[in-house]
Amino acid sequence: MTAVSSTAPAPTSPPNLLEVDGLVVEYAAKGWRRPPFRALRGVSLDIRAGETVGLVGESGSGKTTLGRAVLGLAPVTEGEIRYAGRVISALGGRERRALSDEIQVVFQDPYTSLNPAMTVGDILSEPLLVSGTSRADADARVRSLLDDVRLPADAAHRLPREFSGGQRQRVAIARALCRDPRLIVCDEPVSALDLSTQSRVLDLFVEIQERTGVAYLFITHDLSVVRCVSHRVAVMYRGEIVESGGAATVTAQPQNPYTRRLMLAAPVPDPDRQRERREQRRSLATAQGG
Ligand SMILES: Nc1ncnc2c1ncn2[C@@H]1O[C@H](COP(=O)(O)OP(=O)(O)OP(=O)(O)O)[C@@H](O)[C@H]1O
Repeated sequence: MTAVSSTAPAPTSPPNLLEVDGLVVEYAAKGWRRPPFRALRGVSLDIRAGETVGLVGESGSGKTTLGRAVLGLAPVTEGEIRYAGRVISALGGRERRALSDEIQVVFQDPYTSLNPAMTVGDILSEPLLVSGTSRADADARVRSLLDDVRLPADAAHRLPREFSGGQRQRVAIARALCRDPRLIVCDEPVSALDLSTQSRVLDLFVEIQERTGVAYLFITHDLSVVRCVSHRVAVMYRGEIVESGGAATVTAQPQNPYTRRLMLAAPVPDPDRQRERREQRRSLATAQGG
């Protein structure tokens, strides 16, 4: 197992915002006397303030489970999660909810993550009003959030179903930004979008980070996406991080055989190169006996 951390951070490196240390998550198995299923097997990872760590791996490798554990939504069996130096993996309901200002989430599916019965203005102002912001200040904040995600001011009066998928994801991002979080868990946030919309939404994530200094745990199965947004990348395989490092290094010179297979599995537009990669994939699988 490899921890996603540099052994000797440069003196100018910002401090770690999130530290995941030896995390084990087990899910209860269905069926009498069956042992629990271990979805995470001692995962360690850190994210600095303002940084994007991309989490890649095939379906079922444990990416979402790790994101859910950071959000306090998955059962932590062993290990620890620290946020800004404070252990958060053992926090109870109210204390944990108080952290939702600081740690937010953007899910894959903008169609189901927004309340279909509420206008975009209400979706964005609700968390502000709940925390005591005045109506006038909340309305001003909604206008500024819509501007931040490049949506027109009149979007506030419309329902989510009146928007395209990309626009809805912009609303979901604005919702996540409402209370100025320092960390956003992005779980496959562009997978449901077509390619050109994907790249515009990815640009928006980067632009927001440059402006606000928010950090992202960016979960995706798509290597081109992870390359495009991440500073560092961690590769998950069967509940463990098998490789990690700078995004350019891990994606260009993967060291772990599983990472190499994952890279070769990504389609490329050139048919000759695609054929070549298919051959490389086959010989790697034969060499690994699978
Ligand atoms: N609530 C649950 N109860 C039992 N098992 C679960 C639960 N959630 C996830 N798992 C199992 O844990 C493993 C990891 O799932 P997880 O969703 O974290 O993987 P993933 O890498 O995010 O996959 P995908 O890319 O398909 O979303 C899988 O084998 C999954 O079946």
